[in-house]
Amino acid sequence: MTKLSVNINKIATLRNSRGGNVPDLLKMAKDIEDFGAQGITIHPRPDERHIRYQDARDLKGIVRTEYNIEGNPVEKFMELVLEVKPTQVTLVPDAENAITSNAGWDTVKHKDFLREVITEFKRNGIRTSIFTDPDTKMIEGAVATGTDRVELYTEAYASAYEKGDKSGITPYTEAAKVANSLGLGINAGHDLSLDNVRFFKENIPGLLEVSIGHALIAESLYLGIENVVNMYLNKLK
Ligand SMILES: CC(=O)[C@@H](O)[C@H](O)COP(=O)(O)O
Ligand SMILES: NCC(=O)COP(=O)(O)O
Repeated sequence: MTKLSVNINKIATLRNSRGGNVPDLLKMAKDIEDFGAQGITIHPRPDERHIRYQDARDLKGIVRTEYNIEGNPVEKFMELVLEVKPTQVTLVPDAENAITSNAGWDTVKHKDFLREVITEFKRNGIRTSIFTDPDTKMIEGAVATGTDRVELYTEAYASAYEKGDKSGITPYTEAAKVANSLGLGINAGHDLSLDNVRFFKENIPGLLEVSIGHALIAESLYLGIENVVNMYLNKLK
């Protein structure tokens, strides 16, 4: 079974657009878990345009499943994660003003830096994951950092799938085989959706977890979030 971690960034975006507390992010996180999601993901960005640092702290008392915080391990982010102590931290090499995540780590070039921060997170009992492209060299590089898992960056797969090109899955399947053989756990995310998630899951041996936000919230506008969470759970069985 692959776990579904719901990324709630977009709920915070909607809340922040009016300055009040509608929708209530904490209540929605709780409800999403009640609907069956096995995790909650947030990705606080330095400008706090959606998830605020205070949300990350408040969610600690709310999330009962797996709590995953994503971001670039700059000093402020590291301090937050070490204070909150989520289940998992996912390291993403975001530029400060990026609209969304748009690249995986070069785990070879940044090996020493990644090893240092990963050691610190693991010393504090936080599982680690590195956002990475489906490139076997990057997977091997990730092993050398001591990380528990990688998160395969799925944008390229999703965009090929949308154009009807299923061969976009091939590098992901290859990367997963290498990760499995090296004992590295596999997560995945970015632009996964109700349309493309089942084919992805079927072709990725040992897929432990997907984190999905943008499409899931958009689909919920039509179908309702309880229904959509359960539709994902069915596809991930
Ligand atoms: C790491 C990743 O893939 C991202 O998709 C991310 O967590 C989403 O961030 P935004 O909601 O800011 O686009
Ligand atoms: N790690 C990926 C994530 O949390 C959500 O990405 P997206 O579904 O918003 O593209």
